[in-house]
Amino acid sequence: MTEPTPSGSTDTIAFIGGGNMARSLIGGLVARGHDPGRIRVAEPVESLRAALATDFGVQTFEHARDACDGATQWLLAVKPQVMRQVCMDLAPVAQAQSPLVLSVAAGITAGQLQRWLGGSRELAIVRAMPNTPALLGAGVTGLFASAAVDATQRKASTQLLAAAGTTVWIDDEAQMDAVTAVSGSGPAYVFLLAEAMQQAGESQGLPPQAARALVQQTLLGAATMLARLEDPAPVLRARVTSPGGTTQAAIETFEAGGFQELVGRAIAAATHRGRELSATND
Ligand SMILES: NC(=O)C1=CN([C@@H]2O[C@H](COP(=O)(O)OP(=O)(O)OC[C@H]3O[C@@H](n4cnc5c(N)ncnc54)[C@H](OP(=O)(O)O)[C@@H]3O)[C@@H](O)[C@H]2O)C=CC1
Ligand SMILES: O=C(O)[C@@H]1CCC=N1
Repeated sequence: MTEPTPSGSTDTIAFIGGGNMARSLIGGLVARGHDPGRIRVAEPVESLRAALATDFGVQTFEHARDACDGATQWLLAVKPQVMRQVCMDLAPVAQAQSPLVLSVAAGITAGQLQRWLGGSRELAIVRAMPNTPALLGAGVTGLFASAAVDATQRKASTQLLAAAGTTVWIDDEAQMDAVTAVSGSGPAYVFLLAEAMQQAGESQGLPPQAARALVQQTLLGAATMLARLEDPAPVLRARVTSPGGTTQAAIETFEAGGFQELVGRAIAAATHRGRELSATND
């Protein structure tokens, strides 16, 4: 009989693609006690395979079929541009094994995955949109289940992604592009803000090390307040903004530059790009 891992799972997971997102998810899983012996990764780049094996003790393979053979859960973590070909190569194995298929690819729909994975058998497909803080267990994942996903598979998907942080189920698949734009890509927006604040601090005369420490802890402190306190963002912001003070001077400058509209346009562009990735890679 198969013994459960400390995280409670007896499933073998095959990651197809061992790049940035897979690495973050694998790091989160292993850190939370998932048996690395039950994690397989298919990745064509030898140096990435070696790093995954060394850092996390997972089994690595050059070819996707070898990783998938016998695995009960597949996590597709290749770029949207190659997903069609990857799935078509795996279709015979998918039809024979009927695994739970999870895809983290931006834009690519459950219907496309079902079509490319071929055959008459309807597969249980879950679209998952995690983000890279998964590496530290501090991520968030939006999840959407196709009609063929049963309650047990839904629970298994939640457990799998819970190793990466919190999970949010979405009922309407069309909203997955907005999830991607807000939280999938979101860490990059925060890093961009960190870069801009660091540069601006240095321009005002701060030593780089001091600017880095100030920016890092400010972002962490503000995010912790958002997460732990009941008060919404506008209330927290008001408490920093003394009338006629320094914060007001900065906020007025942001507003004059169209900050809110700019964020709206950026997230709309990312949402639109998700739809394009689906259409252009069909
Ligand atoms: N990075 C992020 O923050 C997030 C990414 N995603 C999604 O995750 C997916 C992967 O993104 P990311 O990790 O950033 O991309 P990466 O390019 O870092 O990783 C993808 C990896 O898959 C490899 N690959 C290509 N073809 C195959 C194949 N046939 N079998 C196995 N592996 C293959 C690539 O190798 P090679 O380079 O040689 O092609 C590459 O190493 C994308 O679909 C993206 O939309 C979702 C949420 C967040
Ligand atoms: O930039 C991208 O397309 C991927 C999806 C979300 C984060 N990275």
